[in-house]
Amino acid sequence: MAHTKKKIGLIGGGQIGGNLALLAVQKQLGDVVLYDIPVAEGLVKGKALDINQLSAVDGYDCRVTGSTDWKDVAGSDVVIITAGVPRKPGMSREDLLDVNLKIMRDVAANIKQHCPNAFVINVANPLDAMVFALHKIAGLPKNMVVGMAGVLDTSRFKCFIAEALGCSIRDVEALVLGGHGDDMVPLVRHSTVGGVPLTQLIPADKLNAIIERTRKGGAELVNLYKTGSAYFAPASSSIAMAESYLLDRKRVLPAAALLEGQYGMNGYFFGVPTQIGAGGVEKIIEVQLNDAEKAELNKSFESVKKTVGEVKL
Ligand SMILES: NC(=O)C1=CN([C@@H]2O[C@H](COP(=O)(O)OP(=O)(O)OC[C@H]3O[C@@H](n4cnc5c(N)ncnc54)[C@H](O)[C@@H]3O)[C@@H](O)[C@H]2O)C=CC1
Ligand SMILES: O=C([O-])CC(=O)C(=O)O
Repeated sequence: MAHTKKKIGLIGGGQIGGNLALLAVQKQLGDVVLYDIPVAEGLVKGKALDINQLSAVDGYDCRVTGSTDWKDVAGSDVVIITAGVPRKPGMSREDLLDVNLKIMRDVAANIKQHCPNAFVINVANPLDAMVFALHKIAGLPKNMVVGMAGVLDTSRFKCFIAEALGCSIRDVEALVLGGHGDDMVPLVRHSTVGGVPLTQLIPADKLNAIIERTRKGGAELVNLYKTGSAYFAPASSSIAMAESYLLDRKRVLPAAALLEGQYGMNGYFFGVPTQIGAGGVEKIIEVQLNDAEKAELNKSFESVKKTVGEVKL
């Protein structure tokens, strides 16, 4: 019988990679190949076996294969890259550039060779620069390469809003634009709770504290964990993007997409609202911004440009 299940290649079998494999199976998105370098063979084979045994308990028919051979990843419909070092307390994401770029060169070249038709989601940091490098090296069409950050940053923003109001998170609608750094732009004016403008519900000083906490959301986790960074919420956020592609949901999700004139920006991957469906990034949506919001977004863009300027391919 023909193999009709989707195939999901997870590059990096660490903290996020393992959680991605679990979520992909639990959501029955397809069969998973959890790939890592040879020193981590036991890790990916172990995680695969462990998750497959959980599948038996819960009756999931998707399978995980742990592998150190790119041939097993070949032909994946979706590839999610978490291959890369996480930061430790006191480090910025940009401090990871050199070490993670070295890893990305290897990963992107293998994607070019083995998965030229995949929808590829990069998670490794520094996010916006790494997805830029991925696109350049792998030579994939622009609609098939994207970076995950906006879903996570927006999810943090929503979480803090719901906590402040003591309301259901289901009714919080919010958006964070820009690069995945401390000057990302949580858009207060565009956020609502049950249709009510956020600015009407939370006083300005409290809102500013929420914005600040959102911007430093990654570092807050790094300081708690001490040996690495967040992994549960980043895994869920990446799976939301993969699912929208695989099931052609056409969800509107913020993601680092290649800008070609939108927001007056050109040639860089940057966090904006995208529509993700069977065509990959099918649309980039331009939010109407006032002068202050534009200035904040430009500041974030300058930071991304600076880091990308240090990318030597
Ligand atoms: N975009 C975002 O919002 C977020 C990004 N991150 C980033 O994601 C990355 C991964 O984080 P974790 O999973 O916590 O790290 P981790 O250290 O637990 O896992 C990384 C894995 O990558 C593997 N790896 C190294 N070189 C490789 C190669 N050439 N090919 C395949 N695999 C390779 C390592 O062996 C390791 O198992 C980090 O760079 C981190 O900064 C983390 C959280 C959120
Ligand atoms: O902060 C980090 O290093 C990991 C990350 O990108 C996040 O959790 O947002």
